[in-house]
Amino acid sequence: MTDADVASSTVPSPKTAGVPAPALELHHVVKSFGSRTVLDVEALDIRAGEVHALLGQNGSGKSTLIKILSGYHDPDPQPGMTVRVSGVDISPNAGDMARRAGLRFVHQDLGIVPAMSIVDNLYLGRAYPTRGLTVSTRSARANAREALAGVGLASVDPDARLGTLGPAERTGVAIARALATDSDSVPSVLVLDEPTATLPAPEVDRLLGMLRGVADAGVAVLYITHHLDEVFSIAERVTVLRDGRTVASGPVTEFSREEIIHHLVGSELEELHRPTGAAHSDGAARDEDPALVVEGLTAARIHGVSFSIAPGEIVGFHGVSGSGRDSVLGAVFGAEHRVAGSVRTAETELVPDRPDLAIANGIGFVPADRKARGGHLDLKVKENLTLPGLGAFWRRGRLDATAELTETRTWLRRLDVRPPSSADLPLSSLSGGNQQKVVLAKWLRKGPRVLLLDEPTQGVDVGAKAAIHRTVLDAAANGLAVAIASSDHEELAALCSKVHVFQRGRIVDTLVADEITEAELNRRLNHSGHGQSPTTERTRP
Ligand SMILES: Nc1ncnc2c1ncn2[C@@H]1O[C@H](COP(=O)(O)OP(=O)(O)OP(=O)(O)O)[C@@H](O)[C@H]1O
Repeated sequence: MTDADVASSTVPSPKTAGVPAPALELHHVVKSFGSRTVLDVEALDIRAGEVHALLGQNGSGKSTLIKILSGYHDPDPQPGMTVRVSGVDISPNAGDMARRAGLRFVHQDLGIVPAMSIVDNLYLGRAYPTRGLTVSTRSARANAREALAGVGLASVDPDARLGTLGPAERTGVAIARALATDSDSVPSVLVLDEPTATLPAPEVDRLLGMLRGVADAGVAVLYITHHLDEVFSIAERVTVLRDGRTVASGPVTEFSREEIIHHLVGSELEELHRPTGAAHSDGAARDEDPALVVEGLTAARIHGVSFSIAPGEIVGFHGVSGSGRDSVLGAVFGAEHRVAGSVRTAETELVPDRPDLAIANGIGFVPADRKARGGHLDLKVKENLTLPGLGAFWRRGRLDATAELTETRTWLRRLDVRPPSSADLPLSSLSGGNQQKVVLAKWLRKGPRVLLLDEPTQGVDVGAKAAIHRTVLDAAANGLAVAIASSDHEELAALCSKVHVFQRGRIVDTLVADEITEAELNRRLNHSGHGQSPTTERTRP
């Protein structure tokens, strides 16, 4: 097939061309790592103009499928293996053929460069517009503004450094870039790998609205998510992967929520329905000196914030992206520069900007940006878990490898990390959700007195999320003071006895006990004065 064949097959007017071929068609796509087959999709088709949700537990093969489509992984050679875009067979591993055919991606790792400007990020890998022989920065900026407006970021300055944006806004930039039309191709299939992982409800609604518009214009949208409410709100069809195979596929209207959960987790359904615990009761909070006292904390996006957490208390932080909710824990820990204010544990006043001293004083921090700051991807899973407290395994000058492995396996089981025998694998070989569980286990194992969790269950599947919630509740019942910044209202409502509401870098309100409901948390965001459109109440699985 020539380049011209590919280019001519990419003009997307699938809704106007009679009965169109599926925009994306897969047959017999298989992928193994070593002797382990992690993906074996017999058939899957994504139609033009539909949003097709792809669901599956952590490690079920969703990202592997996407990585094959984008040419990152080669599929196993297989008789009958087909990847067809708009009726044209492509070799997924043949250079940029997939892109020219109209396949576009927004990966979990957004592939953006925080140190560069937003406009430069939007033009990463593409030529800048020119006027005569010179680059037209004016046109580039105008295009960037238009692209940003298309994802609801009209107020963002294209010349700002991308690193100054919060996670949600960065995702918006990645989506805007994916939707860019090139001279030789226009998007016909947009693949999104968990784009809403850290977005609060109003931003999720905005994003879903935008994706609806993209699909209505004739583009096929393949949408990976762990959030069932998003599936029912936007998708026409759904496919569920389990252990790399399709276990259910069809119109969303043919499934109830319970049926989808059953396809996802099968025999673990009972476990899921266990109540997540003692939220709102404040029962575990101890009548002791606070484990953490923060006074007048000022940092980037944080102005004069004060709060305290008692041993056994779980305190939530709520707000839109950029409100301070997503910066406060990094500033407490010392990962972000502290401009003013104090942070004290029960014993010590912490020196600003010294995460090492925060750790030495019993504070743990699970950042939202786990790839950049959470774990060591090149190290083994067991090393990630045990390195912070390796001393426990030294016996008479030698490392007791058996004890290290036994403890590692205990934690992998406790947090439902898959595969459970992954202790000696590099962290990078685990799926995104499973990496998150390892990072969390690392800190829980270390036994901190204060644990700061920024989006602790982002990218984590329904079953594992319940396991993480139970583990956090158990740790709090044993005296751990926990701070959770989360865009997931169901999570805050399930875990917290107190929730601080952030707006423009300040705590503007605090909800306690029975005031903490998903409906009330949604209501607070809608009234936070950021001009967001009203949102529907949403429940995350
Ligand atoms: N480079 C690799 N080497 C070895 N195994 C890998 C590699 N990449 C992925 N795997 C394994 O393939 C399986 C599928 O992983 P994948 O990332 O596709 O899951 P996923 O469904 O996207 O999970 P999540 O919801 O956590 O993102 C997992 O068991 C994972 O450990």
